[in-house]
Amino acid sequence: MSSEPSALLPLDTALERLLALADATPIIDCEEVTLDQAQGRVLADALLAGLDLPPWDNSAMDGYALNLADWQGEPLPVGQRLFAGSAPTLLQPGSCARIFTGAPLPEGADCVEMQENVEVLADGRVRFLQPLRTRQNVRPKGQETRIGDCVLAAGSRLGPIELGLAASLGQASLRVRRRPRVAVLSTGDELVEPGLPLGPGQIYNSNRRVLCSWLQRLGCTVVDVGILPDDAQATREALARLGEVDLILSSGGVSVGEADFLGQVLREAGELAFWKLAIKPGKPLTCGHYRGVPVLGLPGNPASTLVTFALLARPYLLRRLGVTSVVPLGFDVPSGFVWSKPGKRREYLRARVEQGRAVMYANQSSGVLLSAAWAEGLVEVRENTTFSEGDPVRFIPFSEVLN
Ligand SMILES: Nc1nc2c(c(=O)[nH]1)N[C@H]1C(S)=C(S)[C@@H](COP(=O)(O)OP(=O)(O)OC[C@H]3O[C@@H](n4cnc5c(N)ncnc54)[C@H](O)[C@@H]3O)O[C@H]1N2
Ligand code: MOO
Repeated sequence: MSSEPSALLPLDTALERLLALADATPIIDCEEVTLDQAQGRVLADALLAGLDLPPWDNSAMDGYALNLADWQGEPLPVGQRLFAGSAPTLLQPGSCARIFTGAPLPEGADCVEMQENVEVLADGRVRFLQPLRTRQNVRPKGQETRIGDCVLAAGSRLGPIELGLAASLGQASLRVRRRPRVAVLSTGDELVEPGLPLGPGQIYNSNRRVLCSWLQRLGCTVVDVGILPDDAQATREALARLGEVDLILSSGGVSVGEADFLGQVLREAGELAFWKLAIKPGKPLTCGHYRGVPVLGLPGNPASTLVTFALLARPYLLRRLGVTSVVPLGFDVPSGFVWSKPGKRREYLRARVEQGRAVMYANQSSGVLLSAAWAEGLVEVRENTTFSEGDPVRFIPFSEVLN
């Protein structure tokens, strides 16, 4: 496979291909879960409002409800007191109702005045001090939803807001896509798990932690395979033990190294394509299947693992669950640095925003995970571009992808 710059695959093309693969292998099984179990899950069917919200006209203020149409400007006696949760009775002609925020408007009332704008006379009658408008301070029935409205599309990711909305409609449980089962493999004989002593030439396995934690946040069930030894037979056996998984996600061993036992074993029982992406970090990526199970192989450098997971593996997984909008949002901020050397690969700099300007971590080596811990997101530097300080650059906050 050529590694000529012209052969580099643009990120957008790689993403399109991955999303097409995801669309072809959706995870469609569903389960019903209570709202407290639904955090981070993907809604299986559109949620239709079973209620008008609010179910009745109600007051937006603590104050007094009256019938403006019949009122001549005179002080009004208070006929009833209505709290949120009260059941109102008909507003008697020539009276007003004491009403509190959220209480249903009594039939016959068409206006609420806030208590700050009235004077309560010694005999208990209420004098209205300001001009009034029909329907002022009234929250109309159905202003938020009408019965049958689609409030959440199928494929919505369920976060606090979506779950709150479902609760406001009286929904105790929701049908969601089942959790994807993702096998996480780390490759490389140099890797050691934290807690164990390091031998010569060894480093601690950080990608496993990054990927397992991230996948859990994404609502996946992680099948943590740990470190695969650099040995074909042991790798074969580890893969054969996997059981039912929806994705095999590995890190490391995807470049041109010679110790690519995982690749060898995957190829024996499947297919594997090597992609060279026009992004930095994260150039090498493998994509294929093992006995029909999709495989994504991320590059092993920690910042490369992070960037390829954020921009490719995460959208791919979400799309398999039916999420339509999978590309992280970014926004433009003035750059706090100069970019004078146009690159052939789109760069994702670990950066943060300080005093309204994007600043990057000084060491952008793909081996430095600390760059990402220091950063609050990624500055996207497009291919073949340069910019000066103050020019707008695209900033993708980590909060957009770390969920
Ligand atoms: N001759 C070439 N060499 C390399 C190329 C190339 O095009 N030609 N590409 C470079 C780029 S870019 C990247 S990215 C890496 C990708 O390498 P691999 O995915 O094969 O990863 P490894 O060689 O296994 O590891 C790279 C680096 O990352 C460390 N690593 C791996 N796994 C972990 C882990 N789980 N936790 C922490 N650190 C890990 C590993 O020790 C290496 O330092 O290849 C370049 N080389
Ligand atoms: O893609 Mo590599 O990730 O540039 O180090």
